[in-house]
Amino acid sequence: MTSTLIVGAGSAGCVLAARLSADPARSVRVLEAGPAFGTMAELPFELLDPGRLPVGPESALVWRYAGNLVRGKLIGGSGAINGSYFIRPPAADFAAWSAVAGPRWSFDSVLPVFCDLEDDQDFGEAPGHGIGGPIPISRTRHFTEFSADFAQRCEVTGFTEIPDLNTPATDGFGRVPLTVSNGRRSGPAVTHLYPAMERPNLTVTGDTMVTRLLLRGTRVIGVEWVRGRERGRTCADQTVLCAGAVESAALLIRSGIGPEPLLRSLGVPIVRPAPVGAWCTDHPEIGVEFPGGEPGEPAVPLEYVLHVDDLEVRPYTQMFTPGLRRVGVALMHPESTGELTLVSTDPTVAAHVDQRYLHGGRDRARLRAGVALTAELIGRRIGPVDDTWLHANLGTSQHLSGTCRMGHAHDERAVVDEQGRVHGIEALTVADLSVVPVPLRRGPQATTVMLAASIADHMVV
Ligand SMILES: Cc1cc2nc3c(=O)[nH]c(=O)nc-3n(C[C@H](O)[C@H](O)[C@H](O)COP(=O)(O)OP(=O)(O)OC[C@H]3O[C@@H](n4cnc5c(N)ncnc54)[C@H](O)[C@@H]3O)c2cc1C
Repeated sequence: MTSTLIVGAGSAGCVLAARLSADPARSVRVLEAGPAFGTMAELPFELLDPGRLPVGPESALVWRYAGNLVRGKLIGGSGAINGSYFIRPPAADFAAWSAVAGPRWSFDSVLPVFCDLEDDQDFGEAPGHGIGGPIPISRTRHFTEFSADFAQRCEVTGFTEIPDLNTPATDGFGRVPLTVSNGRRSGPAVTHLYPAMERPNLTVTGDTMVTRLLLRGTRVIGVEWVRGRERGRTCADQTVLCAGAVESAALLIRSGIGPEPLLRSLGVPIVRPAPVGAWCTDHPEIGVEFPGGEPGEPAVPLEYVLHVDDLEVRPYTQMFTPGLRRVGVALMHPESTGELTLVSTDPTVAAHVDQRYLHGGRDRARLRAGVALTAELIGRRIGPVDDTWLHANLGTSQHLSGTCRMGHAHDERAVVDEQGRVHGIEALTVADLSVVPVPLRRGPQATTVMLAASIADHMVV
């Protein structure tokens, strides 16, 4: 029996574990650093309520990094705590992806995978959509006053309403596609992992943090982990990292797979030089806040969005600062790239992500244009929007990706090949958002799930 060890039961890990364990000839073991809540009934209520983002300072369910970057630390990972916004990127992003990683990542190749995953309750019967898949997709019908007002202002300003934001991308505003069903957040643990949990060939263990890969030469034979005061090792024929864009990269570096100067400075023996963490990307977001009353009881944090070229304008239904409403302006195709490094080999010391959001002059100009557009939409003066103002109002969309980029062996930026296998290392795959080699023009949740499903299907063959 082939044994596969998956590190991390997040968005990608849940999908991968469910797909691989469908083959009874494969034993699948998942190690998750956060709580695994053995059954769906044990999930805390706040995790199923899509109107809440359980990521505040009091939350024990997240990894925290500098710059307010957080990731989910529980079964379902970031997909269990996120905004439920589930949208595909435009075909142009897959053209760029397939240009560096081959035709299996072209839009025509990935569209059937997206469709098979979907159960789109509004457009499922339409061409290029899916119905009957495991992931329910719907759009809000009863809006907060704030969202309705935003939509009206978009229309008055001259933008077109797009009924289905998953059709080929054009500028305009529309209702956000959501992984919400019967008022319940339906993340990847709910749609994929829990339904597979009864299988005898699948084991999911929570509260277990993998600290390092075990290698024999350049072959990965398993991992080392800590669970409370216990330490242990688990061996497997194949290991798949689904620890997310920060922790998958950190694990590789701690195991001797990373940039040579960094490994030397950390005193880590070099197994394989690789550009891990060197070219990451995110969607920088400016938060424009202004006085406003409570929006009421929102069903989800975001009901409408406006897309204009490479900008996404987000009228949040939630208050982040008491007494202030917020519209986010995110740059969805930045030219700036960031860098992830470690300052210590101690796995409890957080990795450092230098986002370098405003390094590119074009990125600064686009964000300024986005703020000017938002000012027009909300009918307020903002600024002056100089670099100091941009920095003061800048944050992350929580969409970090590309720390272990996919590409051909001769590509100086590539860490993994077109199937997620780490170049120069045997029996090791990375199958989460860290491998996406290009900035995506939309939120990454749908792409992460599609990516994990594609890689799993290839491993099964
Ligand atoms: C607050 C928030 C809101 C977001 N909202 C949206 C949205 O509305 N729409 C959208 O498209 N995207 C959204 N995103 C982004 C999206 O959720 C993530 O990009 C996506 O979930 C990434 O999936 P992943 O599998 O790569 O990583 P994750 O889902 O983060 O999974 C990684 C898993 O690995 C575990 N892990 C990490 N290290 C170890 C280790 N050493 N040992 C064992 N386990 C480990 C983690 O605990 C976690 O469970 C949001 C993200 C956040 C944080």
